[in-house]
Amino acid sequence: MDMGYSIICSHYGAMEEIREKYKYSGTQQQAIGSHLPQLAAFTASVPGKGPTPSAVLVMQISENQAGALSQAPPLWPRACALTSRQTHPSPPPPAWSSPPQPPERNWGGRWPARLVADNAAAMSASQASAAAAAVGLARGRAAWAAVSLRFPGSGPATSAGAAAEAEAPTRLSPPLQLEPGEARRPGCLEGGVCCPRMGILFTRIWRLFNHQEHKVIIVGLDNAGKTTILYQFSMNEVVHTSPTIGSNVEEIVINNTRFLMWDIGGQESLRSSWNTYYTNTEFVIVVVDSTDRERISVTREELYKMLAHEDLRKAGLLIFANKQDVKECMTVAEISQFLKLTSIKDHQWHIQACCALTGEGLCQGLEWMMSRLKIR
Ligand SMILES: Nc1nc2c(ncn2[C@@H]2O[C@H](COP(=O)(O)OP(=O)(O)OP(=O)(O)O)[C@@H](O)[C@H]2O)c(=O)[nH]1
Ligand SMILES: [Mg+2]
Repeated sequence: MDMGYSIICSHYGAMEEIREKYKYSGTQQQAIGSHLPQLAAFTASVPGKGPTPSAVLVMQISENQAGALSQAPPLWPRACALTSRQTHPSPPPPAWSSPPQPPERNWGGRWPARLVADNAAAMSASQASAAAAAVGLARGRAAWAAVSLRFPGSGPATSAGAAAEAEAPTRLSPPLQLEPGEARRPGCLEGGVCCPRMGILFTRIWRLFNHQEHKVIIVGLDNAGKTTILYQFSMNEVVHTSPTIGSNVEEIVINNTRFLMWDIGGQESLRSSWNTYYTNTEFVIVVVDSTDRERISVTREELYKMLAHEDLRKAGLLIFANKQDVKECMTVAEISQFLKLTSIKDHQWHIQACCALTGEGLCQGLEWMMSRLKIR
């Protein structure tokens, strides 16, 4: 059984905070999203896509976001949500209209453990310690690495987790209160309204009326600029990045067209798991570091391996020749030649010069994707 775990946060900064403050260095999937739909989409996409986490710690999310995640706990039997009573401060994207929010109590019972802070600031200050304490985790790298979420009646999730707990010198005292009756197994019904199946059905019907979402994966070697591009798309900002372990996901809405973009870590050890993201992908964005002449052949190898994959048979291919701001970088023509793009006959493709730091060229790439959707 896979003993992986995930940490899900409301936004990119939160994940960074967790990494830095708590030395979280999980090797398992991570998902980050700022808006309800992508969190919901993430939960829907997890089963059968890559390693299914056995433990999930959901942190720094608002009550609304937790509501959107309400179908997750039945899929993730070991989960703790840490939420605040305030809604998430960042505004939803313009074309996004919120689905009706379920009343708070309807979903609360689904979380095996849940903490509620009075406001986002309180949640932020004490988030990790509170959530960790609620599920019996200890502070420190070892404990994070061997994360073990405990519930009444269940032992530690892993033997490694048990060892970490036994050794743990400090158990964190929860500064937030666990809501009465929160430590429950998932799937319990409250007032007959929160049947997990109903939640899933609702989500499916809601999606049906809410336009299709196009799945995009962003791949490329490490340091190519994938995460920088993702957050230029979603926040119009340059974020401070660290190498991606696992993936980041954001929803981008352009003229009512919704793209769910998965930015996947490009380090060598992670490339073999790229294929776990391929199902239902409509566009592959390959980001090339135009300054990295030495590894363009590695990119070519990875590119052709991907294109040969059955799940990407119909996917369009957008290549970003990134870092065009750097002097003496490879030109689009050079990259095109190195990658032998003209030999690709079975996929629609487009190469676009760009600079993720300024955002130049990114819109043109998106326009190409939009144009492909129109002619389908
Ligand atoms: N000069 C320049 N630097 C860039 C550009 N885009 C990204 N970078 C820098 O390149 C470095 C790597 O960027 P990331 O976005 O983290 O790279 P990544 O592809 O996500 O890397 P992995 O997560 O390891 O796969 C960062 O220091 C970025 O600031 C660009 O257009 N020009
Ligand atoms: Mg990255």
